[in-house]
Amino acid sequence: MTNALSVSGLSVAAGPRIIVEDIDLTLERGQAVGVVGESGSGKSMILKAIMALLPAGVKATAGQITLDGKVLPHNGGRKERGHRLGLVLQDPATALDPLMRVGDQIAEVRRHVIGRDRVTARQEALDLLERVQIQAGRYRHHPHELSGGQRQRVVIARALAAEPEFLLCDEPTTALDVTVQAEILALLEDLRTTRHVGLLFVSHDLAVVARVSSRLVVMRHGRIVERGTTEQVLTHPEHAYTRELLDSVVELSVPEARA
Ligand SMILES: Nc1ncnc2c1ncn2[C@@H]1O[C@H](COP(=O)(O)OP(=O)(O)OP(=O)(O)O)[C@@H](O)[C@H]1O
Repeated sequence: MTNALSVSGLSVAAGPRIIVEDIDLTLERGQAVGVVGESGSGKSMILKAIMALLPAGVKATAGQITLDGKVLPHNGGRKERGHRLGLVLQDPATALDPLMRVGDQIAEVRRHVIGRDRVTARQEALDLLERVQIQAGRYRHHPHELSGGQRQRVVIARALAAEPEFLLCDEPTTALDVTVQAEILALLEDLRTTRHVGLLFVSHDLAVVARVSSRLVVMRHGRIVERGTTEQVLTHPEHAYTRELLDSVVELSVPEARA
């Protein structure tokens, strides 16, 4: 069977209000799928539903989430999700424990999730820091001593410490400046190609999503309005909303082109 994370017919609601409706998505290992759409279109809720991390009062009301064909329960389900799914969020400052050394935050995952002893976990945390291009000397630093880009690298290293097969990224570069953004995208791309990690990449920024994804899903008001290969969607958008998104990217690049 294909190693895949699938969402079918997923709907999410807050009381009577439907937030996300009838979502179908499949992500295979080594593949990157981008989910794009304006703020409030329901992108984050899909990731939260997959991770069983929906906020209080918000529930999955229909549909299934499966991993290699096995249904994951909408609530709880830590065991079934295991450490196969990792999550990287927009703000690395809040994702990390401010009081703990960054290296220890990674080592802790190696110990508790993978079951390594203290010494091995520490060494492997150093290896993971190196993998995301953070110097070993930073192991003992606290999050506030690092730049935003370095913190996001630490967040990614910590997610990788659990050896996930699929990494769900919610606006992972939005809080970063453009150069650092490019570095983080390159790192994610490297994980996909060398480690075969499947990436579900959510952003309101079509240009960013298109850079890392081979397939795109466009969302509006909680529904998927368009999907296809990145090339298809960029060159032959079918939905008026997708064309609007594309126009805004083109408009942004016009001053540069004229300069
Ligand atoms: N805790 C909550 N309770 C009820 N509704 C919520 C809650 N959190 C978010 N929503 C609503 O769910 C909808 C989808 O939000 P979601 O965060 O998934 O959008 P998004 O596309 O990820 O946007 P953004 O890019 O701003 O994060 C929004 O209309 C939002 O108001």
